[in-house]
Amino acid sequence: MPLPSNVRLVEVGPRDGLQNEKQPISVADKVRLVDDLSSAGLSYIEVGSFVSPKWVPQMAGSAEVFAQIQQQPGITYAALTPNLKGFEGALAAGVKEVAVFAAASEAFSQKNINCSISESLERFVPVMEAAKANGIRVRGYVSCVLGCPYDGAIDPQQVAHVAAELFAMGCYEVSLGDTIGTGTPGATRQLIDVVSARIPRDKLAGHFHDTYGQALANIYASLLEGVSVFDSSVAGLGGCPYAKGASGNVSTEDVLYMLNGLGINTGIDLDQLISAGQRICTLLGRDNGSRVARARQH
Ligand SMILES: CC(C)(COP(=O)([O-])OP(=O)([O-])OC[C@H]1O[C@@H](n2cnc3c(N)ncnc32)[C@H](O)[C@@H]1OP(=O)([O-])[O-])[C@@H](O)C(=O)NCCC(=O)NCCSC(=O)C[C@@](C)(O)CC(=O)[O-]
Repeated sequence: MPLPSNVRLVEVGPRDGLQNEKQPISVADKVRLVDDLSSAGLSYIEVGSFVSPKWVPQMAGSAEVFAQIQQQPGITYAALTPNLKGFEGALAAGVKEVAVFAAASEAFSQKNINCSISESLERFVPVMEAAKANGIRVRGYVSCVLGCPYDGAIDPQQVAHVAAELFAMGCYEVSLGDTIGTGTPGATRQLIDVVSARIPRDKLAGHFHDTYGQALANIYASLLEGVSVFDSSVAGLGGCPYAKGASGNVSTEDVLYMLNGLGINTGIDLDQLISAGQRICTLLGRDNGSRVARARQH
């Protein structure tokens, strides 16, 4: 399959990136990060989540963040909503696009959202109905598509089943999450092959964590399979709080550098992106997880 000429990057740094940080991060600092990412040319930014603050304290101020960011035309600013309560919070905050999140593994589903896979899908039905009634687009996530920290190996058919359920209930796109980064390019290609028997490839996105250093290779493998939407996190921030050992998402800077080298258009300015990533890393007092950013600083 020829490589796609355009790729959409879904910037998950402000949500997936920051949700796992232990130290408090002010609303103003989160707002600055989102605004920096808007200026760098990202067309889709996941700003926060409307989840229980007892489960993920760092996302507690998401409504305030939405109220204060400078929303630019043409950019989608999205939020995660695990249930109707979360959706109503997002709606009240003026959010125009949300994401529901399920898992391909029963144990991860329980740890992450305190219910079974089928219960989670039932919970999403009223979210989808409310979203439809309010003209809100819904993206779907499936976690643990290439391995689970609790259940181990995951059958691609199980991933296809959950992804197909999300698609059938109205998610316009389903992001396949390699939550613990154990996937390899061969497993990635096989997974896309199996899932695309149920959902068109242009409705799939890839969400790779770089725990085992496979993320860029997995993205390239996905491009070869005709997938053209990828989630990534500025400076490689992140990790899921309910997946022990899950290190950062693949860094947006590194994905962009690879795509630029392949002549694939994204509309994102690499230098501005590196500045945005370095600013938040300095603020958090952490190393920059982007190899490209580190190389450019030397
Ligand atoms: C789903 C629940 C709420 C179930 O949690 P629960 O405890 O079963 O919920 P509950 O319905 O029994 O309610 C318990 C309390 O939570 C409140 N509550 C209930 N819902 C909400 C809400 N939406 N917002 C705010 N508060 C809420 C509710 O009002 C109540 O408050 P109380 O009466 O005790 O004061 C909880 O497990 C939760 O919030 N989990 C979120 C976990 C999370 O955010 N994980 C990270 C995102 S997923 C991820 O990172 C993976 C991904 C997407 O990036 C892809 C990948 O890499 O794989």
